[in-house]
Amino acid sequence: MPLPHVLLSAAVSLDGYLDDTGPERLLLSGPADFERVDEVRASVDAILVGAGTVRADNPRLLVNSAERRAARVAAGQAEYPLKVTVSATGELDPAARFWHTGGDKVLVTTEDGARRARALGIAAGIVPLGNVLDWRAALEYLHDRRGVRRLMVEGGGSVHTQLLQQELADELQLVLAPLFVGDPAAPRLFGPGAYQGGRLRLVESRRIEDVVLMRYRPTAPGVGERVAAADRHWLALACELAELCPPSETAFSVGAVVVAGDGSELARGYSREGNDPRVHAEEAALAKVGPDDVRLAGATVYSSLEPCARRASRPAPCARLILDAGVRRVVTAWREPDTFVPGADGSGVLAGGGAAVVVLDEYEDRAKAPNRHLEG
Ligand SMILES: NC(=O)C1=CN([C@@H]2O[C@H](COP(=O)(O)OP(=O)(O)OC[C@H]3O[C@@H](n4cnc5c(N)ncnc54)[C@H](OP(=O)(O)O)[C@@H]3O)[C@@H](O)[C@H]2O)C=CC1
Ligand SMILES: Nc1c(N[C@@H]2O[C@H](COP(=O)(O)O)[C@@H](O)[C@H]2O)[nH]c(=O)[nH]c1=O
Repeated sequence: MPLPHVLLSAAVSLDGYLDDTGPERLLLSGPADFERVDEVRASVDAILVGAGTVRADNPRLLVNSAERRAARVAAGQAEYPLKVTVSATGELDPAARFWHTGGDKVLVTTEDGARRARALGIAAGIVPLGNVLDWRAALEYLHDRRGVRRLMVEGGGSVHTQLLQQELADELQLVLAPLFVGDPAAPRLFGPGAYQGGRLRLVESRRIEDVVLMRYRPTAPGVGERVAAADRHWLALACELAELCPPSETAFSVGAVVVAGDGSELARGYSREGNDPRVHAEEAALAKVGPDDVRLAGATVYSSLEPCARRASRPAPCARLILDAGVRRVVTAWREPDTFVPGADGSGVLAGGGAAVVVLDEYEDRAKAPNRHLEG
């Protein structure tokens, strides 16, 4: 199921705190960084915070710049992004500024929470999603029912921790402020628990007055059938690689990436790479990894098109090459049509060899784009 692009945004002290325990919100960002935050807010469809942040900060979560709001309206968007909060208890102050400023608001909650929020007279769309709140279901609701494609999450720590640990965060925008809090009772940015293995990918670092913005992307693939946000990132890259293929009237243009379990890229390839008119994307990528590389056992192959099950041009089809390399997880965007090989079932071959196959068909159009001339 497609989910919104989830961008976690936070400012943190040098000792890892989001706030102190005083009654006022601790300003970790400086003026220029708050301006940057405003720009990010203006670029998203919705802003989400946990109920703890609504209670602690009484935030408005607006786009403050009139120019940015006007640009949103000119682009056909709502003046303000949708505001979303999550609560299990529904125990929220109906007079909080969150409900009475900006545009549409929604409270995503449990059945009990919805009863409580209604009794309190919370002025928002109240959406119960069962007896316990499942984050994936909440994100699906926002995507499917509220049209949210980009979601900015502005804390607090409990929400950031869960979204990262459940591998639902596509991006982390972290501002490091040059001060210490030093109070163990203050809220921390990330709590304990099981995070993805390996290192996140640093995509940008920028000085903004006396703070530093760091933008990270989680890169570790999901496990088995479970889809992680990073799976979408790598599959999108495979689709981009497909665009590099020399054109052909008799073969698909496909891109592939091999990624280790800790999120490091092992190799990439595309069809007909290196002037080899027959080479397939997965084959080209796997050829760049040493056959004894122990990371292959925990790796995922991302391929814009389902790996082939049969081929005339080489003895082994890509599904077999993948299994023989020891890889046991494949993520693809597009099941192979009957264009060249009727009834090809690379997924069946892979599953028969014990590999998990995940099809993210929301990327199908991107995978098909360099192959349009073959349709019909
Ligand atoms: N420096 C910064 O950038 C930021 C700082 N902050 C600070 O963070 C602090 C708040 O963080 P924190 O205390 O972690 O609170 P959160 O904002 O993360 O909210 C936690 C609350 O959200 C609800 N919630 C979270 N997960 C779920 C779930 N899975 N199901 C149902 N409800 C859920 C619960 O509400 P309920 O209890 O109602 O059931 C929970 O108590 C504040 O001090 C604030 O100032 C916040 C944002 C940014
Ligand atoms: N303190 C802090 C942040 N706090 C975030 O900003 C929210 C307040 O928004 P508003 O009421 O619209 O001004 C607050 O609830 C929390 O989500 N953000 C940052 O980028 N840097 C900071 O230092």
